[in-house]
Amino acid sequence: MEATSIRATTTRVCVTNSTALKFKQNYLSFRKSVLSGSPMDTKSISPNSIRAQQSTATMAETDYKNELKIKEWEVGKFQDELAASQGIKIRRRPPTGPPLNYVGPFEFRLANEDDNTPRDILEEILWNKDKEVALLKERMPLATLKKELENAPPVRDFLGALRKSHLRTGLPALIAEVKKASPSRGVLRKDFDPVKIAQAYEKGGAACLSVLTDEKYFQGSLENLEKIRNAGVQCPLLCKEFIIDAWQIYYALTKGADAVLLIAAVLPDLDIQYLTKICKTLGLAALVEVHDEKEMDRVLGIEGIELVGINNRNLGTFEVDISNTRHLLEGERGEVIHQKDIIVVGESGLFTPSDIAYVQNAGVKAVLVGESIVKQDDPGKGISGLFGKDISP
Ligand SMILES: O=P(O)(O)OC[C@@H](O)[C@@H](O)c1c[nH]c2ccccc12
Repeated sequence: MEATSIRATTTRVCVTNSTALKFKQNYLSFRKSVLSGSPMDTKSISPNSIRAQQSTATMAETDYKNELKIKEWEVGKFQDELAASQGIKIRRRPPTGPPLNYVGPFEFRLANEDDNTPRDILEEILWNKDKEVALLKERMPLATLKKELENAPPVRDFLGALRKSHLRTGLPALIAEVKKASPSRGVLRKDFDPVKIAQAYEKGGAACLSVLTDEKYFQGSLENLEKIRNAGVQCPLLCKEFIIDAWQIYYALTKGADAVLLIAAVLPDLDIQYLTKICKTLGLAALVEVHDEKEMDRVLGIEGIELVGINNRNLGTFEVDISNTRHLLEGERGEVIHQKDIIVVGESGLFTPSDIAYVQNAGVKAVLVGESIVKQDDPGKGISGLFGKDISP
């Protein structure tokens, strides 16, 4: 509440600042005259007054740019507030503090040094991702990317593959993860050959595959996903990425993804809504990941969600607890999920047949497993070990 009223004051200060307005008007008429090619009445003006007008115009332009900076900062602040109101602790980018010439309330003018350190690993990953995506977008704007879509391989039915496998085996369908390393576990497999691992998973009975594509923290890549797709692996592929921008979805599609991950701890409701809509129009499945009750309730309140992942690992602290899956499916939440016919995926920390039985009893129809199978000499045999029996087709 307090933050909102502070904002209201802030906006008022900016809007009623008459000097800024005057400069803006000056700037606009300056720009208009330049654009129309007939700058002011130059015949009757002495060189001195032309110089004076030019310097006023330059000042106006600078001031207008500053004003835009302030607005940009305000929008960022507002986005963080909106996310926080939905319980999202993650800030999308490091707080820059207001521009130097900001005239708003005192408390906003104090830049806090500590604020520029990420609060946990998830926040660090996101700040990094923000820069990474900005660079990629510069190199390949959306318009160019959309042209590339014409050559993208056809999207395959991720949800259908999960349903079919569950029907076939009577066990949760397996989304097997091609994962080289993670910030919590370090390198899981030194002799990492993504295509070989993917083929072994497929042979071992996986319904779908998840390919980690983050480079910096998971040593993955979209090229791995592309290679797996081009090698003729039939299992639909989930692009396991920290998605913060629609651009990444289009990009994943050009590389052969059939599904993408959307993390509720990172994305406000409107973003989830918007990004799932984009997925639908492109024919991609969206796996929306939650970790706690609040995130689950938010996601259940959004129309059109078909696939929800419950992560047993807290991405900020790395703590793993598989009873989280049971906990989030108890009572009313479980009923809503059933009514909406949502497929739930139990994610992370699953190692044994009894772990699989535990999450199946809790109500999941699919599981997402990385470490326990990727570490085995033969990851395909790792699948039989995980389920306690051979589930190959
Ligand atoms: O290796 P595990 O414990 O079996 O976990 C796999 C998968 O659930 C995990 O990699 C994961 C779940 N959600 C994520 C989000 C980003 C990166 C990784 C993940």
